[in-house]
Amino acid sequence: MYLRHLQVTDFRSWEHVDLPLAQGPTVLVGPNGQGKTNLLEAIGYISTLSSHRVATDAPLVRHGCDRALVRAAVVNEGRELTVELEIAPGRANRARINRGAVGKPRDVLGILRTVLFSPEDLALVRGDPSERRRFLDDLLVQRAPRYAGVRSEYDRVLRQRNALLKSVGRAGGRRGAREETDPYALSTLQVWDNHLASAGAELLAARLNLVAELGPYVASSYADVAPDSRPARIAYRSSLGGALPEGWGTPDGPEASTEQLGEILLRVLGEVRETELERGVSLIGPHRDDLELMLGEAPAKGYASHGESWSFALALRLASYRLLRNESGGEPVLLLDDVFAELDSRRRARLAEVATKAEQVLVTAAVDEDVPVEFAGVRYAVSNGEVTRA
Ligand SMILES: Nc1ncnc2c1ncn2[C@@H]1O[C@H](COP(=O)(O)OP(=O)(O)OP(=O)(O)O)[C@@H](O)[C@H]1O
Repeated sequence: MYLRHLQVTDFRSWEHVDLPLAQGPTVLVGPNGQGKTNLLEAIGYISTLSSHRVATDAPLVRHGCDRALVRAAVVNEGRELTVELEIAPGRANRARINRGAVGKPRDVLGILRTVLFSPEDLALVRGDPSERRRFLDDLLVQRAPRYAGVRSEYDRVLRQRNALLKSVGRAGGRRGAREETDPYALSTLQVWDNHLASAGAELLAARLNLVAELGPYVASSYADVAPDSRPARIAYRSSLGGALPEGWGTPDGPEASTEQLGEILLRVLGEVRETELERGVSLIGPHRDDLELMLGEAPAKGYASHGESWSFALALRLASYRLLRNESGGEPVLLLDDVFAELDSRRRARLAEVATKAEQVLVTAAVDEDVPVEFAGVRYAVSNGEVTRA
């Protein structure tokens, strides 16, 4: 798959850009702060409906404007689709496909697959578990857009259940609350337990099976970018701990079952009920889990050097790219945002080797010298609010 054309209006620093694109490498070069990343962010947004830099939409709209527009023409196996997204904070965002009827943004998920690697990805290794959960969930959505719905349903149920736990805890004076807790509130809590177990099981099964599939790709991608380092491994750390059957989430283990996970979640929710009532918060479920990144026998977080952390972050993105490329749905577009300056010459060469073989790769850099020579392709200069063919 590739992006044949990108148009953005009032997105970040850009008033308007019209950018024809082609298969193979495209390099965007320009001084700091000229809007290169903003263009990759727009592409990432139309692919995932989220930004790799901010959690809300407001910063994406150009100062002084009330909406931004991103339009992309995507070619997949000879068929072209035009995707259009209107980002209007405070109102509902809107989408159109092939200039048809206005629909929901979620309709565009799955049309453009991307894998973006950027300096922010260091947080995948060094940041909070929420960064790694998001990494897994974003990859799930790229593979199967319906997981966007599963994820938001889980978040909705979790919010409602937490609100209930908080109010029930308060009503019972929090500590040792159970006997004094209103039986009606307890039966309502049971209903939310069922919802949490059902949405949670679906998300958890998908994450476990994804980690099982992704693991070998991460190990080989890490070995590719850092051949002299200790081997890298990933493992899913569930808040359900030993309640999970042996081998789930591992490459050679059995596939995780949603049905069985629903039963396990319900059982463990029963076991932690008292503590949850005391603390007023949901203590188990996918929202408390982590993706453990191991280098040799030590966790990468807290132990890996700066270079090793970078290699691990890069390995996670390359692994995602390879996983998506090897299944149906179209090879993803690779977006490399200002990453070569951070890599030593060997890792640059390794990344260049993979990236130049991609169906389409867009690279940004502040200066030409940061871009490996292998990226001989289309070059654009980005400066003073304009993108010009270099
Ligand atoms: N909502 C917005 N409205 C107007 N300008 C914005 C908005 N958001 C960001 N900017 C501007 O965009 C510029 C940053 O653009 P971007 O991050 O794409 O730069 P870059 O070319 O990738 O730079 P670098 O090489 O430093 O990474 C900054 O000048 C910032 O002030």
